Amino acid sequence: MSLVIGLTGGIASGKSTVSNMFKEMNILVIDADVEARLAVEKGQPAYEKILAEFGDNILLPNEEIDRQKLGSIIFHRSEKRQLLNGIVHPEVRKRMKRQIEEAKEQGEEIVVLDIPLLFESKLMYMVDKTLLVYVDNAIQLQRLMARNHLSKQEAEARIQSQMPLAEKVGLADEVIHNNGAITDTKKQLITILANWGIKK
Ligand SMILES: CC(C)(COP(=O)(O)OP(=O)(O)OC[C@H]1O[C@@H](n2cnc3c(N)ncnc32)[C@H](O)[C@@H]1O)[C@@H](O)C(=O)NCCC(=O)NCCS
Ligand SMILES: Nc1ncnc2c1ncn2[C@@H]1O[C@H](COP(=O)(O)OP(=O)(O)OP(=O)(O)O)[C@@H](O)[C@H]1O
Repeated sequence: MSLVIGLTGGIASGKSTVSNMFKEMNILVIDADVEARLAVEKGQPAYEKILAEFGDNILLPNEEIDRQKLGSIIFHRSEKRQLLNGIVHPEVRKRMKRQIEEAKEQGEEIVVLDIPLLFESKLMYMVDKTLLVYVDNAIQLQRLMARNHLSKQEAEARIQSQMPLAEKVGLADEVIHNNGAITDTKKQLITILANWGIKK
């Protein structure tokens, strides 16, 4: 495999929007949020650990984890967040590594890892290049409130649980500014890929 791209950003900054653009170019995307969801399904080792730490009042009637309830705990309390991260993140890393291996075996030339917490979790060693999707804070807040039907307070708690996007700009190899139209975002992506020698 010639290139592993780490796609990152903040909550509701536009990672999925950019990751869909990669998919349209027939580039494989491995999504950490999807892997994190699979890792906590009933029957998985992380599921039992979460129950042991958070109690069974975080379960839905069907015994799956109530994500909204767990979110309302961990986005407001950093010690609880660290506890959950300590359970879920090692499983996510394992799953992503397995998928990268599979992609290599299948001869994929380029793989994108969509990892919201790439910099917070210091996972840069897993990728060759980092690509940040940036938005101004006011737009991020607006889009997050609209998409997840969250109050301003809830949305702000989620944004504040992550490294500020302005700080991530200094860590990324390339930055896409996603304040404007989606067509403009796509143009920036194509330019960056061309700079990396990828023509699609
Ligand atoms: C708290 C949970 C149950 C909330 O689930 P929900 O379905 O509401 O949100 P979802 O999983 O789609 O995440 C949405 C976004 O929230 C942000 N986010 C999620 N977890 C965290 C975290 N621990 N710290 C900071 N931001 C986070 C990310 O930007 C993510 O893209 C869930 O996010 C979770 O299990 N988080 C822990 C695992 C994790 O860190 N996942 C993110 C990357 S691997
Ligand atoms: N350029 C844009 N113009 C208008 N709306 C946008 C733009 N980019 C993204 N959005 C909208 O903003 C919201 C957040 O975008 P998206 O889901 O791509 O973010 P994300 O970074 O993947 O979020 P998360 O990490 O929380 O899953 C979505 O509702 C999306 O439709």
